[in-house]
Amino acid sequence: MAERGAGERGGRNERGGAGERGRGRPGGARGGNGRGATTRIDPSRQAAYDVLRAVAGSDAYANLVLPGLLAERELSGRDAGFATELAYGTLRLRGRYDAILAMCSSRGLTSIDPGVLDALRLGAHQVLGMRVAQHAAVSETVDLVRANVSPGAASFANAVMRQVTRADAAEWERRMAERTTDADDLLGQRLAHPAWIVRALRESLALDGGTPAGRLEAELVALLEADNAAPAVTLVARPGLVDERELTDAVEDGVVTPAGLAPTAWRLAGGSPDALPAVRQGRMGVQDEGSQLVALALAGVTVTDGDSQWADVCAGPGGKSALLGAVLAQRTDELAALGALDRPSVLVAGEVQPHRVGLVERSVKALPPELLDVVQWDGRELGTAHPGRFDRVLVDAPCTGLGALRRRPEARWRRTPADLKPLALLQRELLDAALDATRPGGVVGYVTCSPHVAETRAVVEAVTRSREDVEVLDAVAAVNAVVGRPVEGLAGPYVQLWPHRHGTDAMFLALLRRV
Ligand SMILES: C[S@@+](CC[C@H](N)C(=O)[O-])C[C@H]1O[C@@H](n2cnc3c(N)ncnc32)[C@H](O)[C@@H]1O
Repeated sequence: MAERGAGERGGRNERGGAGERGRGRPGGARGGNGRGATTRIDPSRQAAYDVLRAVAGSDAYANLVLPGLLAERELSGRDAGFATELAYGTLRLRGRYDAILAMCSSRGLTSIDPGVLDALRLGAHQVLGMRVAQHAAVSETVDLVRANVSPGAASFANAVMRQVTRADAAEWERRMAERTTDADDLLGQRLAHPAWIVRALRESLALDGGTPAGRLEAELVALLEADNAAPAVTLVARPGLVDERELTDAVEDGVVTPAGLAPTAWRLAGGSPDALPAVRQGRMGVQDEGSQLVALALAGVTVTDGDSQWADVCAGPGGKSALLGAVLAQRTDELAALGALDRPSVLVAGEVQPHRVGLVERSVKALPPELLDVVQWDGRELGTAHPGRFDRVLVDAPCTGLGALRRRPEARWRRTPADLKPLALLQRELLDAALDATRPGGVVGYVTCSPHVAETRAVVEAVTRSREDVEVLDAVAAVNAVVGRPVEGLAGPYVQLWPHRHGTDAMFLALLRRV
C-alpha cells in the first residue's frame, strides 16, 4: 500500500504538484465495508465514486450531489477540483469508456457489479481523459473497488484496468471503428453521445439555415466536442440592479469579463459566484448567455397599446423571471416618468411544481415585490384562467435539455427517445394556452433548451398551423437588436443558438404575435 501511495502522489504531481492532497482529512474512506481495512482511499476519488453511485442508484443529479459531498468531507481547492473533473468528466464520457471497457473485459458490461463498473469508468477517465499516471490510476481504482465492493472484485478490476492502459486514446478509437459499422454509433462512441442524440443533432443542424453549406459533419463533430467541454460560468447582471461602477470594478479586478453577446452577460474568471455580493443579494445570478439573449429578445419586441402585463408560464427555478422582472421594473419607471403607465405593471411567474415555486421566489428576491406575482399553476390552464390578459408571455417549456448537455453531465445517458412524445404534447399545449392568454397585438416567446426538431420548430409549426391568430416574427432580428449587431450563424425566422457556434447552450426561440 505504501508504494501505491507514493505512486499515486507521483501521478498527482504530474497534474500540477497536488502531492499531499487530502492526507489526514476527514472523508477519506479507510477500507469501506470493512473489507479492505488497511487501504487508504483518496478522498477525491471516493467522492467522485460516491457521486457516480448516487447518479446511478437514485437518479440524482451530479451537480446537486457533488457540492454537498465536497462540503461535508471538507474537500476544497485542488482536491475539490480533481473530484469535480473526475466525476463530471467520467459521467459525460461514460459511453466512450463503456465501449473501451467492453473491449477490455472478459465479461459483458451488464454482468459486472455496477459499483465495479463505476470505479472502472473513473479509472478509464484518469488514464484516457486526465493526465494521471497509469500506475496511480490502476492502483487507486483497484483500492476503490476493494474498499467499496470486495477483494475478489478488486482483482477483476486490476485485470481490466491493465488492459485499458495497453493502448492510448487514438488506438482505442481505431479499435472502436473496427467493431462498428454504423457511422452514428461510432461517432457516438468516439465523442460519448448516444447514437439517437447524434442523429437528432445532425437533423437539427441540417435544418438550420445557419449551418454553412458542406459543413454539416464538421459542425456536428464540433457540437459533440463542445458538449464534452465544461462551460465557463456566466453571470447575468440584472438591469437596473447592478450599477456600472460595480461592473467596471469587477472587470478591473479581473473577476469578470464581458461575455460578448448579451449586454447583461459576464464570464466569471474563476472561483465561486457566491463570492460576489451582487450574486448573494440576487442582483446578479448564474445564467447561461443564451438564456439571457432569448429573454431579452422577447422583452425587446415592439408591443403597442400597453406593455404592463407580463407572464412567465414555466418559471422555475426563476432565472428568466428575474431578468424579465428587472427589465419590466425599468420600463415601468420610464413609463411612469412620462405619465404613460395605464395600470400597475406585473410579471406573473407561474410554475407547476411547488418546490420550484420557492426557487422562483428566491431568484426574484432583489426585485420590487409589488411587481412580481409568483404563483403555482398548471400553465396549460392559463388560456382559460386569463384569456387575452397579457402583453408579453414567455413559455420556457420543459424539454429534454439536449441543448445543455455540457452542463448536465449525466443527462445524455438518462434521456431516451421515448421522452420526446409526451414532452412535445405538453409543449404544444403550453404554447397554445400562452397564445390564448395573450391579447391581440401581444407577443409570445417560445423557448426550449433543446435543439431537437420535435421540440422546437415542429411544436411551433403544429400550433401555428392549427390557429389563424398567430404571426411568426423574425426572432433573429430581435436577438440582433439585443446584441447590437448581426449575430453570425442565425438564419431565421427562429433563433437556434449552438454551444460550438455561439458559446451558449443550444437555446431555441420562436417569437409569435397574437393577431
Ligand atoms: C425549462 S424549465 C424553466 C426554466 C426557467 N424559465 C428559468 O429560466 O429558470 C421548465 C419548467 O417548467 C415547469 N413545468 C412543467 N410542466 C409545467 C406546467 N404544466 N405548467 C407550468 N410549469 C410547468 C417545470 O417544472 C420546470 O420548472
